[in-house]
Amino acid sequence: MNFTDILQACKRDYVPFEGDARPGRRPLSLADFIDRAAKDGRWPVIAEIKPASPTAGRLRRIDDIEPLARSFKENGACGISVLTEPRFFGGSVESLEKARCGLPVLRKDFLFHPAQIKESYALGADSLLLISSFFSTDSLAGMIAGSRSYGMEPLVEVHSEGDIERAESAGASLYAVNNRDKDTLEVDLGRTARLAPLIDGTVVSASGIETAGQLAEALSYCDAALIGGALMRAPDPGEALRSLVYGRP
Ligand SMILES: O=P(O)(O)OC[C@@H](O)[C@@H](O)c1c[nH]c2ccccc12
Repeated sequence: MNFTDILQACKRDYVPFEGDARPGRRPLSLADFIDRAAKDGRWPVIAEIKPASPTAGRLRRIDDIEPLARSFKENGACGISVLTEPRFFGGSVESLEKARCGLPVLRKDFLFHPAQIKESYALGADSLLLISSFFSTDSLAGMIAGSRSYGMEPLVEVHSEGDIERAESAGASLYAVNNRDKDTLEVDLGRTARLAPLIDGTVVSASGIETAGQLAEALSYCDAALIGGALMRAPDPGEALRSLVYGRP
């Protein structure tokens, strides 16, 4: 099981969205909330709601998204990432709306189709993940422009120097360096140290960050960190977030 397998499964299961985009909502800017956190002395952390993952299996039984999102807000998160992929991550698209609590909500999924941009907006997302290696430069540029036409700045995920080049040519401005290898699913936090300095834009380090020390290390190269598993496994996710956001190792 790797990113290619998951993408294939998502393509197989894809059902075109037929709902209404309900224009009028102005998405919140993740980059602005990252800046704001840094300015008032919080470590900028995007807290992720992820019931399961292919590597960990079931992480947490989440009966109610709303109080979890609220506790992430109260405990200093600068954004909420919500897994919407159902089969491998136990997510649901309905979770996006439930996670809205005044922080930008990022749709985390294996998106590939231009129609999924309007769908993400309609479902309440403020931003959406685009995995650079899934696209050609032209199709990525189209996905980025499409997202911006709804006021959403996409988070473009990179795993390699080639991904960075493609993302830059496509006009990305908000990046995630994923520390998890998309073929082996193994985590290497050294990837952030290698790739983040090559990127011109706002950079988020994603995956495998568990401790205050690892967070501080990631933030010495990046503007923000995205943390899922460590929060989902904690007895009290809000408390675990708080000690990362306000703790200084
Ligand atoms: O749970 P972790 O190791 O803190 O990782 C969070 C996040 O980086 C991870 O969920 C993720 C990063 N990129 C993705 C793409 C699709 C699904 C999930 C992801």
